[in-house]
Amino acid sequence: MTNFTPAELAEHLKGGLLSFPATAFTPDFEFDEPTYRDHVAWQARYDVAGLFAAGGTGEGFSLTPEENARVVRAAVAASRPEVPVLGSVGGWTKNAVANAQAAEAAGAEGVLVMPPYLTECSQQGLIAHVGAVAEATRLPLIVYNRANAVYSADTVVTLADRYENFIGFKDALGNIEQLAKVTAKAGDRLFYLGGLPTAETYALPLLQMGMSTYSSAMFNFVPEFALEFYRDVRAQDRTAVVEKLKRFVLPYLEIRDRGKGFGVSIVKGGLQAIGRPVGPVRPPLHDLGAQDLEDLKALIAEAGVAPAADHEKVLA
Ligand SMILES: O=C([O-])C(=O)C[C@H](O)[C@@H](O)C(=O)[O-]
Repeated sequence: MTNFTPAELAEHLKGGLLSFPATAFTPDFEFDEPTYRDHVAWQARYDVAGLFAAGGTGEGFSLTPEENARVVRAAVAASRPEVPVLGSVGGWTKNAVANAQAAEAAGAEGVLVMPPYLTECSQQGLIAHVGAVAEATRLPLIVYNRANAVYSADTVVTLADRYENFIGFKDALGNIEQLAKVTAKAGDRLFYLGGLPTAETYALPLLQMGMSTYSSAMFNFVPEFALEFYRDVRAQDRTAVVEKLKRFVLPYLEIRDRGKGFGVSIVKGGLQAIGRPVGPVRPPLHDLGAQDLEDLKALIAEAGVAPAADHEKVLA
């Protein structure tokens, strides 16, 4: 039983920042449920509009279908009613359908459709893939425009016309021409969210493209800073946004760009830095090196962005 209709969920999500919690693993890479629940409960205490379990930052691509369902169940149990949980569906169509049905059974309010697998996808194939998920669940769904899943404006409109539970378009390509076409053609029928790596970097310009919100990976470990940043973006306070970009986001990108896949690893590094470790990333990702972690700790301290209650631990 969901609490939100598709339209209500879209309205709710587009009005606030979106959290993509990291998935906790033990040192031998098993799902660490108690630590994950604790992390999700902490994230949900803040004023976020929604929580996407097993997303990209949550290493959903590394989870078995059983683990994916367990992660979503744990997130639903640890969140609060005001912060709806959405699951992530990925891989081949049968797998994506199974993920969606498991998310529904777990009490999620919606799902994010991740790009499928290795091969590139035709528009016809994407319509069939998303259509199969939309028909297999009553949950509202959002498509993730990224990697091998690039949705043309016509495909987006076709899906929106066919499936009432298709509610949102998340973008990680930043192709302005594509976004202009999608947002102009689909209009208010959908809501739009930014999902480029370290989405804060692009948040202000993408607001102009109709993206009222975005997925914040850094919200995992600097939630107060991420929320202030979001408020500045929504207020279109360019001076405040640029100040925050210079103080924290741009130096953070410099550390993130030292390694492939560090967009996820740096989030787990950040959690370690603030004294809330959630374990390692799963291979083929790898964790930050010792120097990277030291530099991140120093940056968090110098920029004054550590969460209030954990400030002393960062400075120690
Ligand atoms: O699935 C995900 O974790 C993402 O959407 C990617 C990140 O959250 C991205 O937006 C970021 O790094 O801020």
